[in-house]
Amino acid sequence: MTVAVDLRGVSKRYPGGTVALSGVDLAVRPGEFVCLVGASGCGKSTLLNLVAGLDSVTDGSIEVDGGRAAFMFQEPALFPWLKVGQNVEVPLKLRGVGRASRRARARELLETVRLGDVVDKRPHELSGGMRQRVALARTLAHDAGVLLMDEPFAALDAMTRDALHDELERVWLERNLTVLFVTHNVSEAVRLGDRIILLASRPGRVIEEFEVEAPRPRRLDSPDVAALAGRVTERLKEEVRRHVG
Ligand SMILES: Nc1ncnc2c1ncn2[C@@H]1O[C@H](COP(=O)(O)OP(=O)(O)OP(=O)(O)O)[C@@H](O)[C@H]1O
Repeated sequence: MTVAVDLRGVSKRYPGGTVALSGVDLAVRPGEFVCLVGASGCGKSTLLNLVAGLDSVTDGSIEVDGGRAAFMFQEPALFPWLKVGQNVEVPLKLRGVGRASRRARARELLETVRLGDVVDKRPHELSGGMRQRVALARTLAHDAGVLLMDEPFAALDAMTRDALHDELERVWLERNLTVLFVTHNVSEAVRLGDRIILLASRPGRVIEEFEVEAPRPRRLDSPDVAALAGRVTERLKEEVRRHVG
């Protein structure tokens, strides 16, 4: 398969009649980092949920290389009564991995996100940024080649978010992952994405794509990033005005 995630003519109508997506075609290449941006309510989360298999399409088809994807949300959603290492072990336990290998693997994944020294702590002892890194390690424990991320850094302060961008970019490159990343933050999309997909609402559909050519690693405040973020934002505003007007 030369496509990691393949959406063809995907439409989603919710019971009650809202058409959240209409005729969405999107082919994500293996190893590609694709960011989805668009105004509130344009169907970004719906699209990720469909790719994750949490909900089913009304029309069209979705194929995911390897058959499944791992999901990471805005809230880390760690189990507070479990230690950090045990939280990362959860997906491994569900797959029936034995105790000793589970432990070793959880530690290795925590080391990947530079948290090898907090294996035995509880989530409440960590900062928000650290908790989100634990959530990333737990997502990696699913061993899926495709990562779906729904505004994973939206609740973090700017400096922590910056550090997490570096962290995610490193892990993505090291592990050759394919990422589909939803964000409201256009600069974040330009900082991280190989490609930005702009969605419009009512019904949600793809209206434009932007290739991000700036070399990595990018800085949020670099002129290249700011220039493209400006273009994407302009296009987004046009679309919002079209709806209001
Ligand atoms: N379970 C549901 N039942 C009915 N309508 C829904 C459901 N989930 C989402 N919708 C509607 O579908 C549309 C798309 O919602 P979705 O959450 O996918 O958008 P979004 O782009 O992720 O929004 P935001 O950026 O605000 O998170 C919205 O009009 C929303 O009200």
